[in-house]
Amino acid sequence: MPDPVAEKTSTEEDEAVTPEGMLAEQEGELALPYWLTSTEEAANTTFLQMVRRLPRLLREAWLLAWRASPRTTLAVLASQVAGGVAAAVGLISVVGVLDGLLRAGPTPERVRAAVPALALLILALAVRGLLQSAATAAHGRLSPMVSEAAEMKLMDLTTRVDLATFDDPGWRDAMERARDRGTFAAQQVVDHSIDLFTHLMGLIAAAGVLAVLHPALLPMLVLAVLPTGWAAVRSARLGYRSRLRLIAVWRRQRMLAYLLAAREPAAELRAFTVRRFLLTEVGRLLRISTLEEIRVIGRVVRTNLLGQALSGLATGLAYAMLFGLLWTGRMALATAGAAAYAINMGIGKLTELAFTANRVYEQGLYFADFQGFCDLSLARAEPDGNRAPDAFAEIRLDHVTFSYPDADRPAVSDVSLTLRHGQIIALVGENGSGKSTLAAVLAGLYRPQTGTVTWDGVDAAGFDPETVRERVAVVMQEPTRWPLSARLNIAIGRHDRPATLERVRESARAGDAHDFVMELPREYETLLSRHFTDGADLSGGQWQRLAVSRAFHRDAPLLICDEPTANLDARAEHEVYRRLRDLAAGRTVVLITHRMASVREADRIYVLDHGAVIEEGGHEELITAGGLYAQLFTLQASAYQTA
Ligand SMILES: Nc1ncnc2c1ncn2[C@@H]1O[C@H](COP(=O)(O)OP(=O)(O)OP(=O)(O)O)[C@@H](O)[C@H]1O
Repeated sequence: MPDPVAEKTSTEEDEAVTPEGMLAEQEGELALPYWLTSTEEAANTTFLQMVRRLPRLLREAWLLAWRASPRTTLAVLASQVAGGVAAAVGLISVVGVLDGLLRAGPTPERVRAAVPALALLILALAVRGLLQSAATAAHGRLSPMVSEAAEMKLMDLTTRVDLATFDDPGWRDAMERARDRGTFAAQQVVDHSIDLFTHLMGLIAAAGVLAVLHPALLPMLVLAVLPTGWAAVRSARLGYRSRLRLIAVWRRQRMLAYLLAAREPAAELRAFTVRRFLLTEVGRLLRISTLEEIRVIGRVVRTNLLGQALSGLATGLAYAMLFGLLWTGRMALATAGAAAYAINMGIGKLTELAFTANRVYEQGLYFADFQGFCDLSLARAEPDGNRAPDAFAEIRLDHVTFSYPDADRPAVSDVSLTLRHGQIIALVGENGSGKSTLAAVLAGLYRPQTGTVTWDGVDAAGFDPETVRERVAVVMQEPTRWPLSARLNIAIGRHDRPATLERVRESARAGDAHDFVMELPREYETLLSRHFTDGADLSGGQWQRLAVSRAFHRDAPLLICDEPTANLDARAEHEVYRRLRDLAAGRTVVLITHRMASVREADRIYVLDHGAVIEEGGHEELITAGGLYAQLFTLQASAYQTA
């Protein structure tokens, strides 16, 4: 049977007369989507704007290097500066050698006149060679350190922002760009700015020599390099803009490629026979990015060709001027020889300088993404505050409203409720009614936009959010399957305190996980990830029991269970609820579940609808009221009766 992916590709190739033609076809995909508009601003950054921003970017990059290792940074700087000086001395001594050799007089005398400059040249070259080796060694140490510092800074800031920021597509996009090239760019900006400095020193030497020999030659030198510099800057911007255009396409392609390769969706991928469908989509996205890259390369080559042609013309003019000066007798042959050498050196240095400046500029564009993300994340970092108290008698929510970023309506709307020590509170409602969001507000994961959360009368907004969460244990709706041993999967609930195996076993028993863990090949030490040799995987219900054990192990005064028994069999569910009731005696439990039978014994039940509490009270009270709770309860009860 022919492969539809292969078929589609060949059909597309038949139609694709030129890459440009294909691109026009894909214009919808390649046009900046509305959710990438923030990057348009970056793409339109002009060269001058970038030059103005460059000093700050350079400072930030060097600060990063300094923090990574002050000693190595100093070593790099010192060896580069000294190397630059040695190169300049070398250049000046070359002029001295030429001057000696080309002056009038008998040859032995001319050679003798050139010897001191020659000795200086040899010395300068030797010193420069040594310094270059020292600089390379220091540079080689500094580069990975800067990269490591940038990576750590990125991770630190990514995890310091509040949870709501993770739901902000603008921030996620900024993160993607910072991660994509930003950390690498930090290292590159440092690397290239060192080179920039070295070339600048060489250029100053060449220009100084030329200015002394004949001032008119200096502007010619600049003219010769300007077009190359222009072409390099334009090429950098073309590349950067293209990356911006493609970032959304890449994100989608990477997401799909991950789904194709990951273990978790592997079963569903095959069961629904979606392999070809997804492959076609990935192929389409890859093609878009390939064609865009080909298009940009074409433009870059054309730009560079034009730049080089103009530079060649200007170099020719500089030499023509030199010959003119010689012809008209306004310059001696020895001076003209030295000037030709200095022009050659100068053009070399200026070209290198233009290319290095361009690399700093190009990497600066990406480093600006990194800096932009750092600034954005710092602005969103969770505030510090006082320590939350170790325990509480009462937590109150007063008219609390919370909306997700960009949401049309609040997920939790004007909710007031009270949790008392030792109580079991149940949150009930249909899908999307706001139960999980409310639980996240209680857990200190989201800060309400209006209303207050108070702990024994003290506003929790003033507490350090990290210390609030220290007092809370959560069984998430979809608990994370940590690729760690079974023991660590439980102990991670209180990773800050050393846990004996006995203590972990106790928590596992409380979460009804002990028995199946003991059946694993290496019991508590079994690695729970099929991605590694001898790793084991668990069933959905077993993972959930492990998550419940983890929450018990956390031993916090507030326990929030968001659908803790969704995947559990009837016996395990019964066990977990029995233990939850025992546990509630010493703490407060918030229970979210669609199993109405489990809710009956809660001390207080809150019924949510579209984010608002529409009913509250005990089970009997709510049944008598005959509202939504009564409807949901009777519906489930009758389903069991007829079954
Ligand atoms: N991360 C998010 N970003 C934006 N909107 C969200 C996010 N999470 C939930 N929502 C929206 O907030 C509303 C409440 O969702 P929530 O998950 O709190 O409901 P729930 O009652 O727990 O639902 P379920 O019973 O299905 O678990 C829904 O309309 C949902 O679409």
